[in-house]
Amino acid sequence: MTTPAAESFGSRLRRAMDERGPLCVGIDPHAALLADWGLSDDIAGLERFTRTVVEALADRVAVLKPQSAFFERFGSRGIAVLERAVADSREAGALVLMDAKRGDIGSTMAAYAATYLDPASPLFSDAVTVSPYLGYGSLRPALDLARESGTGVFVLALTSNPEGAEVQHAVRAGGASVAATMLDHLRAENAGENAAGAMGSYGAVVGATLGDTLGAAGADLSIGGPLLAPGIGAQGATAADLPKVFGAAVRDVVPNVSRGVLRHGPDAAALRASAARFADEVREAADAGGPGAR
Ligand SMILES: O=C(O)c1cc(=O)[nH]c(=O)n1[C@@H]1O[C@H](COP(=O)(O)O)[C@@H](O)[C@H]1O
Repeated sequence: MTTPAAESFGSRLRRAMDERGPLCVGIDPHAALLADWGLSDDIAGLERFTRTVVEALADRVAVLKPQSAFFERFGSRGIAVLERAVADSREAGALVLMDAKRGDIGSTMAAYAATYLDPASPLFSDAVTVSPYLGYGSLRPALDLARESGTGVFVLALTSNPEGAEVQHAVRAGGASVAATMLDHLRAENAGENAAGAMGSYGAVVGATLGDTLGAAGADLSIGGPLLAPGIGAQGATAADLPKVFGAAVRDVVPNVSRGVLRHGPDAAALRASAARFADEVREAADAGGPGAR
């Protein structure tokens, strides 16, 4: 990849949030959902489920987040369905955040980065989720390729599951928690784009389920980039929790709902109505966060 992108992911995301409402809907074809939709747990069921979600939502939600594992479990034919979903969603105007949660030593990370963030790849997406367990610096190839290709990277910081605290709240020599350290790295990464007046392209994943436990991690959420907030719906959080969890950063939050929307399928109108309800609730919650929060 040699041609620099015309526009950064952060500014494309901000526009999509403003125009379509700040909602990310997950494409998570759980076996149980396929069954609920009357579909078989095979490649035909996967394809029908995925096509239904993309056709119902890609022309209206800001972000679609396919969860790669649900496609990988069907092997190469599952990946082919994923490729098609990415291309069709982008074509219809949704930004695609590939939920792959990759993380490896830098030289291997470069291959993961090429898979999702190089425009020449069949899985080219607008952004990807990554895990910093091998150290933030190991993510450098993805961070650099994102800058070059106008894509984004979301780093797991404070995940929505209760087990995450064992690692993420751990305190480093010097006193900062691991999560706070990741947020500090992201703030530095976004500084250039922020100085140019744009939201940064480097996001953090911070669960909407965390209630007031964020204080325990000493987390400063003002990273100048987006905050992906999974946990609304099936994991028990609601849009009304967002101002409490995120404070002034609520305007940079992109809440994710997967099963909470998907359970309304396969009827396309019901999927759309559910996504619209969540988008309204989230917008109201963000507005309640007060002005100047950006
Ligand atoms: O990175 C993620 O998307 C993610 C991070 C996290 O901390 N918690 C979390 O639930 N997720 C993903 O967000 C989605 C949540 O799905 P629902 O619980 O069905 O809304 C799943 O695809 C998870 O893999």
